[in-house]
Amino acid sequence: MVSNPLDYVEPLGKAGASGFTFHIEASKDNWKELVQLIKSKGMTPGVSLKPGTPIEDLYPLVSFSLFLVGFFSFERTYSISSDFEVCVVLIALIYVHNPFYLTSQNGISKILFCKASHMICFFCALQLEDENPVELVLVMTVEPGFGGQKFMPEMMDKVRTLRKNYPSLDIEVDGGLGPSTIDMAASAGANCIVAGSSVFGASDPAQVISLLRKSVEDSQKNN
Ligand SMILES: O=C(CO)[C@@H](O)[C@H](O)COP(=O)(O)O
Repeated sequence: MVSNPLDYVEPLGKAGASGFTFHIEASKDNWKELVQLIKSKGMTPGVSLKPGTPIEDLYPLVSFSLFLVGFFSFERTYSISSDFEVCVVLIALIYVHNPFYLTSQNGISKILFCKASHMICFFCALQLEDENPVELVLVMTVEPGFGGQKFMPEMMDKVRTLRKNYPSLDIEVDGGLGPSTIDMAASAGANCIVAGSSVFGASDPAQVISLLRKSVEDSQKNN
């Protein structure tokens, strides 16, 4: 974790990095600028959160797919059709998904423009989807700092919630991952695994990596 991620985007981009993950705790005030810069340097942005940080803090940064799924299933189930009904449902779903949009100038203008034929709603949703800033969330399963710490199983609630709400999001876990903990992370929905000690301290690192990979693949098949 670094406290000034903005300073590292340019050098890492120049060095050839394909992705750049920053901590939300260090970027609360400038994450939009950071994401734009990361993208402009050809890297994929990701956001990380420490064990004590609630996942609600990163909702403004993740995909709008929950909103899309929610809106269209509600629309089908309750046969909503009038402009007014569509607007109410749209605003409610946006509020549930991400209250940030209702308080930001940007969000309000989008909702006002969403004057409610289904086509326009769909267009707005696509616009919002366009703003989808990050495609990867890193859930820290230890306090950032050093390798060899104990995996925190209680972080799996965050992984489960994210996976339920964002089926196609890359969810990474980092800290204390190895043969004895991988099944917890994989079954909760993590699909990117960072492992230090368990791999580098093993007599056969390749075997450990295969085992970690297999656990993730098996969980994906079962879900
Ligand atoms: O950087 C960090 C923690 O700050 C992690 O990436 C750990 O280094 C992972 O190591 P293990 O927990 O797998 O040993």
